[in-house]
Order: sequence, then C-alpha cells, then structure tokens
Amino acid sequence: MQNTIDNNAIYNSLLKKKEKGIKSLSILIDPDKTNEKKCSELLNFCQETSPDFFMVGGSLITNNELEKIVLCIKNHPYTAHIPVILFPNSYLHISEKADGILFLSLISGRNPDYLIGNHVIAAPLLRQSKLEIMPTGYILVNCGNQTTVAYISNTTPIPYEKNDIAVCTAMAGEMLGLRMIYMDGGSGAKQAISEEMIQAVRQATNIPLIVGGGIKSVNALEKAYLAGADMVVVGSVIEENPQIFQDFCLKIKELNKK
Ligand SMILES: CC(C)=CCC/C(C)=C/CC/C(C)=C/CC/C(C)=C/COP(=O)(O)OP(=O)(O)O
Ligand SMILES: O=P(O)(O)OC[C@@H](O)CO
Ligand SMILES: [Mg+2]
Repeated sequence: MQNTIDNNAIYNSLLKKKEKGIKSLSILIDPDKTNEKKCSELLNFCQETSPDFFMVGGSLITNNELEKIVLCIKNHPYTAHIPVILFPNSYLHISEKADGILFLSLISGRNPDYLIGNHVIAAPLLRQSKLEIMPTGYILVNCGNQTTVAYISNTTPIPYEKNDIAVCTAMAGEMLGLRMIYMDGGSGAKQAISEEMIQAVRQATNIPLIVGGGIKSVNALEKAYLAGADMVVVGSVIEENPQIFQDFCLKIKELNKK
C-alpha cells in the first residue's frame, strides 16, 4: 500500500496532548553510541516507568546498526508499545521497522541539501513505506560549542541570544506548512536553549514544539517544559548515566499530574 500521509497517529496524539497541556518525553538513541546489549540494558529501566517516544538517529552513523536498534526497542517486552520515531541525518537512514520519521527541513540553515535535497531522494522510498511522515522545521541554536550536527550539515546555527531570529524562522516554518518545530542545541550542547528563546517561539507559533540539546538534569527538563516545549528530547546524558533515565520519566509524570 502507498503511504498517503493519512497515517497521522503519532502527530494526532501530540496535538491532543498539546491541547490539554500534557508534555511528552522522548529519549534519543544514537546507533553510534550504543549496541544491542547496551540498548536492551537501558530498556530494562522501562519496566516501572517509560518515556512517551524513542527517537533513533545520529548526525554521523558509522555502522549498520540503525535497524537493529529500532528492532531492539520494538522487540523488548517493556518498550514494544512505545512509538519509535526516526531522527535521520540523511536519506540513508530510513528503516521501515520504525513507526514514524521526522521529515526534517533544516530551516535555520541555508544548505539546500538539508532544506530539500535529501527529501527529494527519500520521497519515493517513504511513499512506499508505512512510516508516519512528520514534516518538521528543524532549527539549530548555538549553545556554546560547535556540534556534530552543525558541522555535518554545514550550516550556521542561530546565535544563542537572537530570540527574534528563532521566532521569525519558526513562524516561517509554520507558514510553509511544517507541522512541528524542533529547536535543537545539538547533541552534547554545553548549555540548553534559553527559556526566553523557547517562550518567544512558543508565543509566536501554534504547532507542537520539540526542544532538545544539552538537557542534562531534571531541573533543565522542567525549565524547558515550563517555557513551552511540548516534547523534550534527551540523549547524551542517558548515554553517560543510564540511571538518570527514570528520574526524567518520573519528572514528566509529576508535571503532567499538576
Ligand atoms: C528527510 C530526510 C530523509 C532527511 C533529513 C535530513 C536533514 C535535514 C537532517 C538535518 C541535519 C542532521 C545532520 C540531523 C541529524 C540530527 C541528529 C540525529 C542528531 C543526534 O545527535 P548527534 O549529532 O549524532 O550527536 P553526537 O555528536 O553526540 O553523536
Ligand atoms: O544529546 P542531547 O544533548 O541530549 O541532545 C538531544 C538531541 O536534541 C540532539 O539532537
Ligand atoms: Mg551521533
């Protein structure tokens, strides 16, 4: 069957949550930073409490493990029910075993390959897949260090304090018909995106807002939600300290109860 982009289950669930002010947590697993054994050890933490989504991807994937990691999540008894969303660096990183894909257009940059080029190549493959396609305006923000994603995409992230550039970029993304905005400091960012910038983008747009990069503590996670993020993505800190996984999951449950 051809993908008609009518499969909007994940996106519709995000819209419903947004209406009710319910926040989501997404754990990013980079296939370059793990293996099946490490991944399933991490997933064992999900017995008691789990994130809302898993994202799988990396700026530079140097192995062939992407699909194995997706299957590891899908075949694990504690996580089989959790949607897996691909976070692709290019048209090369597509797996039909996932549930959805962030169809990212890197709108903070001016590199045509990341604005439309990869998309043209991926479109026919995605049309034949059952993946939910989630058109997303991807905005990189300079959070103090050059990140792999900025280097690989050969784009200049928005300066940390230039909230108005972030606002206008997000507004343009929404007007172009993109369905979500993802503001990313980049994996391993020195600091998280400022609350002021998140608030400003939140106020200027109506579509779900994803925030990630440099969220290393429960406190930083809470700040991003309170500033207006609908979904927060956490990656590196969990690679370094898998124990913290549960603290993040518990924090979001607590915030959603309020
Ligand atoms: C639509 C399709 C098929 C592809 C989109 C292609 C685009 C626009 C990609 C955006 C640029 C890019 C390279 C995104 C990758 C972002 C990502 C998965 C980051 C995860 O973190 P890493 O940058 O790998 O962190 P480490 O440096 O810690 O490994
Ligand atoms: O690895 P961290 O810094 O948590 O960032 C997650 C994600 O937003 C990176 O693209
Ligand atoms: Mg990586």
